[in-house]
Amino acid sequence: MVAIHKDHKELTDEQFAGLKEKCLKARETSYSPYSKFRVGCALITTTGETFTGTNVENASYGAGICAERCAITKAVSDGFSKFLVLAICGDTEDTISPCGICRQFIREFAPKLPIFMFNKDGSKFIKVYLQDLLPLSFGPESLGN
Ligand SMILES: O=c1ccn([C@H]2C[C@H](O)[C@@H](CO)O2)c(=O)[nH]1
Ligand SMILES: [Zn+2]
Repeated sequence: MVAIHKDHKELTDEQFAGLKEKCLKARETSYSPYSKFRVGCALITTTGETFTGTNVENASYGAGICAERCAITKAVSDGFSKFLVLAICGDTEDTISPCGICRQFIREFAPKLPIFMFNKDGSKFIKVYLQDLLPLSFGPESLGN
């Protein structure tokens, strides 16, 4: 079973509250006319910057991008690729977890990242570490060069 945590020891109470607020807010600009499933993401870099993202779908369904990859791509393209924590929220009573592609995408930059998963109004959350979501993962070191 995956280890599920209920603490936010990596963050101060203030940082945690800010992360949650930004994650829920990021969901408001979701472009999801096909699934009608809005997702928000917020991440904090090791230098203290926050980036947000949301899911952006496409009439060619497979071309859509998840909220997590949206946020990470924004951060990396602005020169920030070291992450402290990442948070996601869906539009559901229960928490949601990153899809397989996003797990791999996160792994590239932060193989041990704590991931906070909020429910729709932020009243519930769990924290899971990336290495538990993606054990025996493949990463840059695996290429051996
Ligand atoms: O963790 C997740 C799971 C799903 N989605 C998006 C993809 C698609 O736009 C919609 C339904 O799967 O939600 C995310 O952004 N992140
Ligand atoms: Zn995804």
